[in-house]
Amino acid sequence: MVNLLKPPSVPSSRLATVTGLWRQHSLYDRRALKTGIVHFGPGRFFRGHLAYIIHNYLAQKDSQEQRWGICGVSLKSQQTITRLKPQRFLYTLTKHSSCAQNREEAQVIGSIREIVNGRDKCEYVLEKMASSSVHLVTLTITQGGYHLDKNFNLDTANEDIAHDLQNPSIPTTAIGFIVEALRRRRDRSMTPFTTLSCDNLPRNGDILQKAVLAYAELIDPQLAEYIRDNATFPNTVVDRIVPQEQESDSNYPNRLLQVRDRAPIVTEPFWQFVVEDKFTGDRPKWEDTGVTMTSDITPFLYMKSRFLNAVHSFIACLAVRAGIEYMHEAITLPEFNLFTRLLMDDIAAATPVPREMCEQYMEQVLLRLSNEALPDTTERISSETARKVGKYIFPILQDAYSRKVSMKRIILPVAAWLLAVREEASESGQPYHAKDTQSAITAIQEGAVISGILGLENCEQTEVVDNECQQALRDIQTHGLLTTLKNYSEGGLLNETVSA
Ligand SMILES: NC(=O)c1ccc[n+]([C@@H]2O[C@H](COP(=O)([O-])OP(=O)(O)OC[C@H]3O[C@@H](n4cnc5c(N)ncnc54)[C@H](O)[C@@H]3O)[C@@H](O)[C@H]2O)c1
Ligand SMILES: O=P(O)(O)OC[C@@H](O)[C@@H](O)[C@H](O)[C@H](O)CO
Repeated sequence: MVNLLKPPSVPSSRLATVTGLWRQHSLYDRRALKTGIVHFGPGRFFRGHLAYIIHNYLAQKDSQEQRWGICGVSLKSQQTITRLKPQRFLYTLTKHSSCAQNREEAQVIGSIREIVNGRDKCEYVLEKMASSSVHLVTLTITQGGYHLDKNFNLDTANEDIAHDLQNPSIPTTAIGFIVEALRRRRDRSMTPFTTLSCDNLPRNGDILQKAVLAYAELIDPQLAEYIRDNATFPNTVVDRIVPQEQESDSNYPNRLLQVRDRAPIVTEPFWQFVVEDKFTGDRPKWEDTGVTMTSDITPFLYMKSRFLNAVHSFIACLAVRAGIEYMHEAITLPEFNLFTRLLMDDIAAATPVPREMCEQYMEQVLLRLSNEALPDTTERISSETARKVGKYIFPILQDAYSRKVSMKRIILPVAAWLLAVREEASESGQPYHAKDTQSAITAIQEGAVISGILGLENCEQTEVVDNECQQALRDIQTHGLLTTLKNYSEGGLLNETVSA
């Protein structure tokens, strides 16, 4: 690892290649690496999280453990392959923090052996997954990649799933690949691999298992039974903020390592990986390198999905209405900061986790979100908000209702987002085009009531949620967003200094 606080600037003609730098400073012998993991969805989060964790693992372990190299599989886009292949799938990762003393630290990540296009190389991928060296199949394919309906069940009407059901031996979806590869392993009397979802879904392993079983059942009920009895899908909690690519990203490897990188990753120093310890076969000794292996992810999931993801969505909803481009800009505004702290208090009161567990976590999240060194766009966080209301916000509303916690502040950001989507603009008229499912956008623009958009029909809470939301909409329209934030913050933390 190279860590240079004030590196000399190097003329661009003298920048080295990432492969050249690796040759000089390699931490392990990549030629000796075996593929132990097949990963679907080699996007930014994967490269900033799992590939980084495995890289550090390989760097720390002896030759025995050099069997956890990764084969990435892309099903949707060729872009990552095009950019990484010329540099042999090596890339730089820069950790950047505005609060730590060592603000910038860059290293070259070597854990990815190859990334292939699963549609072009379907048979190659299936055989890789069925090979004896592979023990793990991991996923970061976004929620869309699971083809779920709003109750998190497999949407068998989805055209990609329908294609795979008709052609199970030449799949196009991750679910189709997993089932076909598990079938091959069963037919060859091999141990099934363990499948780890690393996507932000509530109990991601359970959701994946249910989808896999529903799909397998339609192809071959005996195969479904075999998978149910023999394969495992541990739940995970994953955390590290990896923003969308910024133009300035390549400056970091240029400046810190004097290399030119076509696909750099810039992220925060913090990372968390919590894994339910139920593997069918071999796995890396992850506990040696900071991964939390546990029998129950529940408390970790509560903290992460409520105090980070839901809060992220809440701030983004407010910020897009306020016309704010970056998350740190929003969270450091006094009105946003105070409101967010109070909102976190409400979430803590609604969440069945001891208060003391929440305190430190909440402070840490506020600090992470105010990291101006890591510009994370409100556009990224507010994309697919309709889905996120279902996965992050609705469970909080349900708990708030049953624990008699006021829903007022929890609903306000949703109302702000509805206004931005309905008017396709921020409060001051800047255009805002929601990146969301078209059906949700259409429903909002046609003035559907909030419970309809959130899919809360026939719930006990429907009426309360609708009334609170109507009130919040009126308040924002009458007083403007910032004044409403202040009004909704009255009576709480007023004597405290609001720190950015
Ligand atoms: N970026 C973060 O800060 C972060 C942090 C924690 C978790 N996550 C989770 O990681 C996942 C990926 O996010 P990202 O930031 O890497 O996004 P990304 O857009 O960089 O990567 C997404 C990857 O998924 C693939 N993909 C998209 N739709 C697919 C489909 N229908 N079928 C198969 N593959 C598909 C893309 O080709 C790409 O490889 C998301 O579920 C996200 O919730 C992201
Ligand atoms: O990944 P999503 O789209 O479900 O949620 C957006 C962000 O909250 C999320 O990506 C966080 O940055 C991440 O979960 C931090 O670990």
